[in-house]
Amino acid sequence: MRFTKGHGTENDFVLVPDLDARLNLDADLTRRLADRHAGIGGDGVIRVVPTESATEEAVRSQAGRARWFMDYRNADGSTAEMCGNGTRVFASYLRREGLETSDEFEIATRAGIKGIRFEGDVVATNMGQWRFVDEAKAVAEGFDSLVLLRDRPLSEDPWSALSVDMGNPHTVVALPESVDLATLDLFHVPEVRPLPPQGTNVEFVRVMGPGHIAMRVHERGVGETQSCGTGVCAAALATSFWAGNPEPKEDWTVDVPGGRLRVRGLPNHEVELAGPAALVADGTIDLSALA
Ligand SMILES: N[C@@H](CCC[C@H](N)C(=O)O)C(=O)O
Repeated sequence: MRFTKGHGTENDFVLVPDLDARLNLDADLTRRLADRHAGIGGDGVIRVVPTESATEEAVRSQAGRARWFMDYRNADGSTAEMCGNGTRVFASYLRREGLETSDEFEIATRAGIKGIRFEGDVVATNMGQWRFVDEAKAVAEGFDSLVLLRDRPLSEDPWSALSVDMGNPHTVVALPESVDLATLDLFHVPEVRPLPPQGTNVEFVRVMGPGHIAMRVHERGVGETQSCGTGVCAAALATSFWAGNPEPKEDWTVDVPGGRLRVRGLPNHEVELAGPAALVADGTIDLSALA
C-alpha cells in the first residue's frame, strides 16, 4: 500500500490514497500505521478517497462541491470530525498528485465542506462556522467547565475553561499568570468537568500580547501534539471573546510548539486558519509486516 508522510506545524499524519475506495481503514489498521515504533508513525491517519464513495451519507452529500473527502482518524483508531492542520496537508497532497489543479477548491470532511486557498507557501482553510457550546453561559460567566491536571496538587483550584465547537470538540483553558505554559505535564489526559459525552481536545493558552497567544494542546485520541489547527482556532476565539471581542475582526497569531499559525475571523461566524504544510516522505507499506 502506498503512503505519504506529511505535517502541518509538526502535527503529523500518514496519508493513504484510496482512490478506488477499496481500503478497509479500520481502527486496528489506523493504530498500526500511526504507531511510532512498529508503524510509520503519526498523530493521525488520513485516507484520501472520492467523496462520492464515502460510507457516511452526510459526507456523500458534499460530493457536488468537493471531489475529495478527508477521512481523518486519530492515532488511537477513533474517527474525528475535523482536523485543521490535516486540511492543509490533505490539500497539498491533492495538488501535488494533480487531483486538484487550481489555487482554490473545496474538500469534504465529517464536519462539512471546507474551503482551501493557496497563498504561495501558505495554505488558508475556511474552517466554517464555530460556536460556543453553551452560548448563554459563555456570555453570562465567560466559562462553562473546569479542567484539572493530574500532576498538580489537589489543593489547587481547577482552572476555568470554555467549550468551543469547531466541528470537533474543544475546551480552552485561560492559564493563570502564575502558571508557566512550558512546565505543564500534558502526558496524562486532562480531567474536564463536566466531560462532554464525545470527549474533548483541551487547549492551554497564554496571552503574549495584543492578538498574540501561545498554546499547548492535549488532543482527544492522541495525547499532547505539537499543534492542533481546530484547537488553535478555538483558543483564538475564546481569548478574543474573553478580551471583549466575540466576533474577532483582527488576525490572531498563535504559537504552538510546532510553529506559528494565523487565525482570521470571517463574516457569518466563520473562521479561517492559515499556515504551512509539508509532504516529507513517500513509500510503500507491507501490510502483512504491520500485522
Ligand atoms: N490535529 C487536528 C485535530 C484532530 C482531531 C482531534 N484529535 C479530535 O479528536 O477532535 C487539528 O489540527 O485540528
